[in-house]
Amino acid sequence: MTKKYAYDVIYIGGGHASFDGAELLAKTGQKVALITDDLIGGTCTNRGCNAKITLDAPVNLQRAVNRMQGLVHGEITIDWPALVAHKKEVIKDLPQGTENKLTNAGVEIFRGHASLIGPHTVQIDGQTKYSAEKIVIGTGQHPNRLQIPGSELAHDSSEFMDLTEMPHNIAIVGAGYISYEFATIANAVGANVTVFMHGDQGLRNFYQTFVKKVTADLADRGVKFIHNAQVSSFTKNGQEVTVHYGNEQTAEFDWLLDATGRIPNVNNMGLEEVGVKYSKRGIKVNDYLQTSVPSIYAAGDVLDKSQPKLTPTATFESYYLYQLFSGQNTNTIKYPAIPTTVYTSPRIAQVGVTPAQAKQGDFEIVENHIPDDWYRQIDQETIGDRVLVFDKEHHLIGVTEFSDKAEDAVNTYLPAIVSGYDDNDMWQMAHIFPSVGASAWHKIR
Ligand SMILES: Cc1cc2nc3c(=O)[nH]c(=O)nc-3n(C[C@H](O)[C@H](O)[C@H](O)COP(=O)(O)OP(=O)(O)OC[C@H]3O[C@@H](n4cnc5c(N)ncnc54)[C@H](O)[C@@H]3O)c2cc1C
Ligand SMILES: NC(=O)c1ccc[n+]([C@@H]2O[C@H](COP(=O)([O-])OP(=O)(O)OC[C@H]3O[C@@H](n4cnc5c(N)ncnc54)[C@H](O)[C@@H]3O)[C@@H](O)[C@H]2O)c1
Repeated sequence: MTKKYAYDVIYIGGGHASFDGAELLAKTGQKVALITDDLIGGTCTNRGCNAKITLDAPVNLQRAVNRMQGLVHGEITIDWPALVAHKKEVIKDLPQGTENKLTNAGVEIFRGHASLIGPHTVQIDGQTKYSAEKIVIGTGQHPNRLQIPGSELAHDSSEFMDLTEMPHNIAIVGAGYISYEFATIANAVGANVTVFMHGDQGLRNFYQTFVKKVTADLADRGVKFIHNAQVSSFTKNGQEVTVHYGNEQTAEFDWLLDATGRIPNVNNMGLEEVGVKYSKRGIKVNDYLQTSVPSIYAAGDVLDKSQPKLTPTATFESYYLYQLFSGQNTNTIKYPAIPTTVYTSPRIAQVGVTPAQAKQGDFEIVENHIPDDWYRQIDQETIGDRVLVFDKEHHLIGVTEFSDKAEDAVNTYLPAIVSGYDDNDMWQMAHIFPSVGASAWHKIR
């Protein structure tokens, strides 16, 4: 019997929201296509997570060497041009690697800007049309641009990660993930960094007790934080750029980073014409990730949902759609606790019930001071704390930590949180000893 549509599923976008599920679905024998106007891998691979963490590695090393002075001798400096070249080398083959996996699985890849011209039809660059029984929109987000005079003088996170020389004086507007992570990197490389904050809280979705400690640590290392800055314009002053803020105050910089958030990619793709509803936060979906047009689904950063806009969320949603489309799961999506880390040095990582939420309810809260842990004394960690949240039956339901190894510690707790381990289950986890994981688990059994 001939099929009504050329494809079973067409994915729009080549990031985690699309490629993780597209490969698996094609392996089940379904006819799958993926359309992207960018490198395969999207933001995370090419100008997000992978790129950023490569730039962060020597920063973390520098921090460890600084605190171990006396055991080791000599400071280390970071060669920024060499580091940027290294970052390019590390990530350059990733898009082709993912593309090979997709094509080997049978996914057909098309290049260009996709737009919807019907509930089952996609057009590429206003020309070739392809039809599918189902369409998945995984178009992600792009950087916000401040709506103030001179906003064109500011740069975005991608431009930061491609800088061939580190500027002497950098201004960062915003106090979220990108601001804190890139302030950490630029400061370690030797730049003077000033962060212009919208209000008086950084990293609003993280535990403020820990955020204040990380902010104070960055300030000790020379990063300047201007609270309630009310940035009103940027003007060019020879080679420099002037930031106008507050009550007619000004400051001069070599380079400006606009880190004021990201905006869903919903424009110029026929959403209104076809009837896909969206808000300024993104595309609206039901609990099957289905949009207001039943044949069209959406996943990842482009969604208007309360889940954090992160790679683990995009991957989980992509996997859910693979299972839904292949008939392995007919239920609504049930999100696990999504972990997240802000890669400052030390980092802040969290998963599940936060300390602030726990203090509102009837939970057991256990606090660990990281430098008290012999394992963390090995490389002389001097700051860091952890909050563990348990329910009445002593199931671990949340962890927040700031420390040099917070992302690894929080990752090691994930099975307990996601699978609802009881005390016996926890004892079944015989961790490699000594390790970050063993040291973290020792605190909960
Ligand atoms: C600097 C930075 C650092 C980050 N660090 C982390 C981190 O450490 N950990 C973490 O979990 N998350 C991190 N993130 C967030 C993470 O990158 C995103 O959550 C993730 O990439 C979302 O995947 P996605 O597939 O939804 O979107 P994307 O990866 O953005 O992919 C969408 C793709 O669709 C393409 N596209 C858009 N419109 C069209 C169209 N009409 N036709 C064809 N193609 C289209 C886009 O060009 C893009 O390639 C970071 C983000 C940034 C910016
Ligand atoms: N480690 C990670 O997982 C990681 C790292 C980087 C980015 N990301 C993802 O990328 C997204 C974008 O990062 P981001 O840091 O740009 O966004 P963000 O939402 O984390 O922070 C935006 C910041 O800009 C401020 N702001 C907003 N409007 C402003 C204005 N008009 N003037 C001054 N400040 C203003 C906000 O108060 C906030 O501090 C994140 O939300 C996250 O989803 C994740």
